[in-house]
Amino acid sequence: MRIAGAALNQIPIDWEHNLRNIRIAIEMAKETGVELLCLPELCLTGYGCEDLFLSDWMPEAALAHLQQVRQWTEGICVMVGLPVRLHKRTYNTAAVLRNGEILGFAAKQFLANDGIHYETRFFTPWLAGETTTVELKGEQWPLGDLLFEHNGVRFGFEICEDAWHPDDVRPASRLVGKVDLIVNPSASHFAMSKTDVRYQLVMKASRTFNCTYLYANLLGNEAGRVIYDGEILVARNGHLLLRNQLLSFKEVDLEWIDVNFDAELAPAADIVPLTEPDEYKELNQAMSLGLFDYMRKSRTRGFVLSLSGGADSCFCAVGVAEMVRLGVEELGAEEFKRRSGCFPAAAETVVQQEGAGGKAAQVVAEEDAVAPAALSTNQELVSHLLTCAYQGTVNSSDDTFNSAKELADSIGARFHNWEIDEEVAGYVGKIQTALQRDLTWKTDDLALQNIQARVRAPAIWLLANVQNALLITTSNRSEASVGYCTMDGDTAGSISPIAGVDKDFVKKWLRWAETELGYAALRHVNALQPTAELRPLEEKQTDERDLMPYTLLNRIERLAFYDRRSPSKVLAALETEDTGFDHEELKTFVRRFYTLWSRNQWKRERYAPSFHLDDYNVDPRSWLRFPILSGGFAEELAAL
Ligand SMILES: Nc1ncnc2c1ncn2[C@@H]1O[C@H](COP(=O)(O)OP(=O)(O)OC[C@H]2O[C@@H]([n+]3cccc(C(=O)O)c3)[C@H](O)[C@@H]2O)[C@@H](O)[C@H]1O
Ligand SMILES: Nc1ncnc2c1ncn2[C@@H]1O[C@H](COP(=O)(O)OP(=O)(O)OP(=O)(O)O)[C@@H](O)[C@H]1O
Ligand SMILES: NC(=O)CC[C@H](N)C(=O)O
Repeated sequence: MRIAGAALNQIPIDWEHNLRNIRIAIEMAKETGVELLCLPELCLTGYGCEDLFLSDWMPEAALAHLQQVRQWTEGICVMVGLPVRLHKRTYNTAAVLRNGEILGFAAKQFLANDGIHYETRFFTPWLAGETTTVELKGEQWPLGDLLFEHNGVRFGFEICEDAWHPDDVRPASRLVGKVDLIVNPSASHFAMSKTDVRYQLVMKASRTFNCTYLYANLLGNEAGRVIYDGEILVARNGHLLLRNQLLSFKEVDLEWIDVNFDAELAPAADIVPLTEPDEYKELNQAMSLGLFDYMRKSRTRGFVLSLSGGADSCFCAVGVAEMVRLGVEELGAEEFKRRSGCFPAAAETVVQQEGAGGKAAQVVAEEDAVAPAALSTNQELVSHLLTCAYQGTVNSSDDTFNSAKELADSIGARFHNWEIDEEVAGYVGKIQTALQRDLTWKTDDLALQNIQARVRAPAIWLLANVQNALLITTSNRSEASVGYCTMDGDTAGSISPIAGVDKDFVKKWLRWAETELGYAALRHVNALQPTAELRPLEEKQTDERDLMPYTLLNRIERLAFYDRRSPSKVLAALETEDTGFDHEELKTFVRRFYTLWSRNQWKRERYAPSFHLDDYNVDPRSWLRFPILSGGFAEELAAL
């Protein structure tokens, strides 16, 4: 039997878009002779519909829209994920459709409730062995723990998290011997190195439960923060039959394989491991797709970035350039432009060719329209999609200016340079007059730093507004942990692409991007020490002098909030490690970390939406919740 999985790039409650992708996948499958097709978890509504799952109307609308899918299923068996609401409870289900009929709804038994997942808020888990009935307009269908059969192949379900539970309790343990095939529609978020975990799950399940295992994940940045890699896996008795290219820019990625269910296949003695994932490359692909989807789904026209020439903003600039490079590489320039929605129709633009001795004249109907024909290279596309500005002060150095300018030029970004000292002096002067005293570095250090960061915000926002672009804010996870940023200053922005990764990783990634991706202009930033450049230059401010070494900060953060240890346990763990610091120094750093962490929860609550990229993040809207007001670990830190 030819079986297939299709990864779909969906949008919450965008019925037209989601149904179009579902239809395309089914038509592609039919054209290819596929008999059974698995689509991802909740692909009809989108996985990230949040509290809409708790309404009556949304699941009802999903069931109504499912009726449209029926007509496309002549001659094929298709699984479509959707919520079903019964007696004020919502179930996460996969409908099985064939020849215009709905055969039933398999319901998820184990809900994902860790890390970024909060499914128990929205859904009720289904009980093993139970079934009920769904009704609509006089028709009835079974829902629950169901078995199906198609052309002689018996199959059952695990829906995403169902597969992440121990072998003796997961649904597969009850399907073994009763089915030939287990189908797993998933919405499994991207995190660096996670693909190996998923691969092992699927391979081992197919061997342990003596079956063929078909797995299909969602694709792309569906709803803003979470990115799906569109993984499709088929394994049989521990042998890999199919694994696709991850993080595609396509809307629909259909992958199929022929399985001879009649032939015996001896279980694999060993599960062949995947080659170790390259996290720098993985992050690059995930961020590129994340940015592309965010841009087009928010219907904005590119990005604006305050480019300091430092590590964080350079990372973001390269991120946009890589979005273009990878997108064009996969889709081609024309399709990339069309899908981005950022390139006005050619008809709007009139380009007059250079006359004899005259200058080229451009008559452009829309202010930022660029003749599509001229935009053939990646640099030209970047020039359309990314505008950068260096906003210097007396505390800025030539090093950072050169770094910013050279990088922007090399990737083709539009680059502006202006100074903000006048505005800073204006605000400082007003407050000095109001208070009738001078503000000095001795008495008002933080305030004088923050006003510079804040004064950069209005102009760069104005530029973003004028261009209907997303303003990128550049915070990383390490800064977010300790609030090393000025609220409404350098945190101002609409999207925060790297807030999920730590500063040490940012620095290493930039060195990789210089050598492996060939961004030679990064040699400047790769030679610089991270600095806010907010104090007078002679003070030689660096982040690590203000805070602590980033590697240590990251380690404390991980021990405290990934491993969830107490301050004393964090300190004890550090003392067993080769940190290069003695007991008293470590105590100072641990105290500083927890104090800054607690004081700055309100900042983390106010960050622009950020992507989940690492195995954890500190965003209260996704991975890590913490009170805004708290005792700040006072007793625990005093006891150290
Ligand atoms: N619980 C709470 N809920 C709500 N608001 C709270 C609050 N606690 C304090 N606040 C408010 O927080 C304000 C202070 O916060 P904020 O104004 O952001 O500033 P603040 O956190 O005091 O200082 C910013 C820090 O970030 C560093 N920085 C800034 C900019 C860029 C960079 C860089 O690396 O490039 C580094 C800078 O060196 C400094 O150490 C207070 O005036 C108060 O209004
Ligand atoms: N001179 C500047 N021109 C434009 N933007 C700036 C300037 N200085 C700071 N910014 C903005 O403030 C952000 C925060 O500064 P921060 O120092 O944390 O990051 P960075 O300069 O990119 O990296 P690093 O910390 O490694 O120097 C910058 O990423 C940038 O967006
Ligand atoms: N949608 C889900 O059930 C996802 C949960 C699963 N543990 C994962 O991370 O892939």
